[in-house]
Amino acid sequence: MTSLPSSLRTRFLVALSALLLTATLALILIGRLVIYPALLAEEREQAANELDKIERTILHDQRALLAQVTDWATWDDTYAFMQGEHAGYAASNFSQAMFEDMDYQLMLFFTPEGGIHWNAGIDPESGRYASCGHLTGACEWASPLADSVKPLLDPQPKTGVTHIFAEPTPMLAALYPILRTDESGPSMGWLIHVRLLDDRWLEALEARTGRPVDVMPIADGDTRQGLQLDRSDGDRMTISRPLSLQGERAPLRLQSQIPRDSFRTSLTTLRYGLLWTAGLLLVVIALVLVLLERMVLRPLRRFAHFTQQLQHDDESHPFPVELLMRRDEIGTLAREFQALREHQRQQQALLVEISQRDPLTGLANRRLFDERLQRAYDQARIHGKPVAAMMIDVDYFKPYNDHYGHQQGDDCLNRLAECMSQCFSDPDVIVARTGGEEFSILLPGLTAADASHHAETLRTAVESLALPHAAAPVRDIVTISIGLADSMTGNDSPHELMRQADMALYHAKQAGRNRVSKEIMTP
Ligand SMILES: Nc1nc2c(ncn2[C@@H]2O[C@H](COP(=O)(O)OP(=O)(O)OP(=O)(O)O)[C@@H](O)[C@H]2O)c(=O)[nH]1
Repeated sequence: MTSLPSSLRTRFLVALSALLLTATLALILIGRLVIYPALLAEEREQAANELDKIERTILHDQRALLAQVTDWATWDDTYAFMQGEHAGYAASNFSQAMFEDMDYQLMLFFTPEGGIHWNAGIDPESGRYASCGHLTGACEWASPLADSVKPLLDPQPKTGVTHIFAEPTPMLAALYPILRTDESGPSMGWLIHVRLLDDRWLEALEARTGRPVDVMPIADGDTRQGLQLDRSDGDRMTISRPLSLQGERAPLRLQSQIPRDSFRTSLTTLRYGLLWTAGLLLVVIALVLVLLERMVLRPLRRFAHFTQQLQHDDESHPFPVELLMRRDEIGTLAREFQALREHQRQQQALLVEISQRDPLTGLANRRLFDERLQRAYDQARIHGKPVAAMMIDVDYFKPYNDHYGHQQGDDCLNRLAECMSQCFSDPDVIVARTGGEEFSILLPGLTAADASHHAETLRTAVESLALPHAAAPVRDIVTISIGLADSMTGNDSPHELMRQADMALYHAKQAGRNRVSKEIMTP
């Protein structure tokens, strides 16, 4: 019997399990090394796109502010105001409501020399509106803002400028030289609009972009470049990068947050995909094992069991029909095996036949005769029946050989064997060639008295053959001498019976040959 660890079933199980493990590991590695990094990269790209979108909105805001400051700065009334000719300009054009509506924090009118001509705006601290020709008193709050934006003033202004400032507070400024409406000069100075990037502005930006936005000054020690992603919160990702508009880098950091839904969904899909694939592999492998068991292993075990039965049990055990009927390789193997077995059986039968037959005459040989004699004795002992035996010797056979040659001697022996077989056609009677020119006949169930008639018949039958024997001293034909003996109950031995028959034969020879002599055994 095949031991369990080395059985095909175990080996297939181990091999397929190893395959499953390898495939699962490969899937995990593909997920970790290829798909997961790709998802992170996709998320990074999404973050960059979001910040680009916010920057575009700020840029749009910046351009709008520049357009507005351009309108104001190229208005004849403003020009006249800067020339000191429009006394009611400030009172009629500036008001808290106007600043709130336009979302301006401050308007600064600079003279061509860079001095303050007028300023108006809403103090972010107090929320109070002020409009003055100086930066003191009610307008003092605007002084730091004016200092910050002053570097924008160009000695020879031609076009508008926008800029984002971090100090003293994050703000957007747009500047345009003050010209007549037809933009003829000379310039009467500069007009600057300031819009604070405060909470209100951030809220408006959030409403437009759909994302929470923060704009903060870059701290001194903050050297972080490019896009920064903070994934510490599983649900949302904080994204930031230095704010840059039209290639100009502002000292501000733009920060926002985006949900990680897409990433998490992809990750969950990936995990499910891996699980399903591994599960599917498991099912496939289980199915392969089941099919293997049904199609290959079970029939092979049946085959092996059958061959073991042949060895230990029963040679005549029938071959399993279901194996012979199969149309696959196992069926071919079974049929080949069956054919081989049949051939072997025939060879064996032939060997048995050869081992029990006399090659010259085809009669039973001594081995078969002895075997049958012993069996007849056993039966006789059981049933209390007699057994008779004849010993037959060809008379003067040496002279026959010498005269006619060995080959003709063989032919003569064959003719005699044929004659004996014809005389004793009963299947219970065994006619054997037990020596060179010596034959023995076993007659179960007969006494020597009963058998003497058969012996006599045989002797005359041989005589009737009239085989010429020119070298015989008495008759010129081949004759035989027969010694006859019996055992009445089979209580003596087969050897003794044959010894008696041999003695009877001796007597027949002594008495002149061509006769039957009978030796009766004493029970
Ligand atoms: N042709 C042939 N001769 C055989 C065979 N076996 C034995 N013989 C011969 O049979 C002869 C037997 O002779 P013997 O037993 O001496 O006696 P016999 O000449 O038959 O004389 P008696 O038996 O006394 O009548 C021998 O010459 C053997 O060579 C055989 O298979 N073929």
